[in-house]
Amino acid sequence: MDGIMTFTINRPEIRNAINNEVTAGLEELVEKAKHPSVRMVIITATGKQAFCSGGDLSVFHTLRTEQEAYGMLKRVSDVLYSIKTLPVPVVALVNGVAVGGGCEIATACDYRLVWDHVKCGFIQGTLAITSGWGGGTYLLETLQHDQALKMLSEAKVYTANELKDFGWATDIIQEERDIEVFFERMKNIHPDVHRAYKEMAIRKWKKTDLQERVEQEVRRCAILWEKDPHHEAVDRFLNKPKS
Ligand SMILES: CC[C@H](C(=O)O)C(=O)SCCNC(=O)CCNC(=O)[C@H](O)C(C)(C)COP(=O)(O)OP(=O)(O)OC[C@H]1O[C@@H](n2cnc3c(N)ncnc32)[C@H](O)[C@@H]1OP(=O)(O)O
Repeated sequence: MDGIMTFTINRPEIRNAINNEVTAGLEELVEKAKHPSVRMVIITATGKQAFCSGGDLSVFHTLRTEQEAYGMLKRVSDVLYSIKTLPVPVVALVNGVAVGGGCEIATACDYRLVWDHVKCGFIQGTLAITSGWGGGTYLLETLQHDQALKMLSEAKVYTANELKDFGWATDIIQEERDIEVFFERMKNIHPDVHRAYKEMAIRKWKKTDLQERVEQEVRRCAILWEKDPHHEAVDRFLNKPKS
C-alpha cells in the first residue's frame, strides 16, 4: 500500500446520493485514515455520470420536522468535519456531477480534481434550504467572499472551467495522466511535510471556531427544512415524470 486510502461512493443508479449506509462508510473511513501509515485520502465515486447528487431524497424526504432533519444533518456534518480535519491531505476526485451535499463533501476535502465534462453546484437553494452539512461554511473559508456567496446563492451548476475560475476546482482533469501527475507531485514531498501544513490549517480552523460555525449552519438548514417550500420542492423532484 502506498499510504493512499480511497473511498468510493458506489450508488451510481441513484447518482451516488448519500444515505445512512454511505454515511456509515465515511465514518469508517475517518477511523481508518487515522492510522499512521495513511499519507493521503481520496474520495471519489463509481462511474462518470455522478460524484454525488447530495442527500438521498427518496430516504431523507421522510424527515419532516426541524428536529428530525437536524439528526441527519448533524451526523453527516460531523463526519465531514472529521474529514476536513484529518491530519493528512484529502483529495476529492470529482468524476461526475456534484450537486447539493455532493458539493459539500467535495468542499470538505483539501483538493478538488474535477473532470472536464463535469458540472457542480450548491443547488440546495432550489429546494428552499441552505447547505446543511458544513459545505457553506467551508466554501466561505475556501473561496474569495463574493465568489463563495455567488456559488451558494445562485444555486446553479457550473462548468469545470467556471469552477476553476472560482478557485473551487484545484485542477481540471482531461485524462488519467493528469491525475497521475497530481499525485506524483504530492508523493515527491515527505508525508511529514504534508501533515505539518495540514496541522497549520487545523490550528487556524480551531482558533476561528470552524466547528461552531458549521453547527450554526446545520441548525439554520434544519429550520428551513421543516418549512413547506422545502417539502414541496422535494415532492416535485420525487414525483417528476420519468424521463
Ligand atoms: C444538506 C444537503 C442536502 C440534503 O438533502 O441533505 C442536499 O443535498 S439538497 C440537494 C439534493 N439533491 C438534489 O436535489 C439533486 C437531485 N438530482 C438531480 O438533480 C439529478 O439527478 C442529477 C443532476 C444529479 C443527475 O441528473 P441525471 O439526468 O444524470 O440523472 P437522473 O435525474 O435521471 O437521476 C437518475 C435516478 O437517480 C435519482 N436521483 C438522482 N439524484 C437523487 C437524489 N439526490 N436523491 C434521490 N434520488 C436521486 C433520480 O430520481 C433518478 O431516479 P429514477 O427512478 O431512475 O428516475
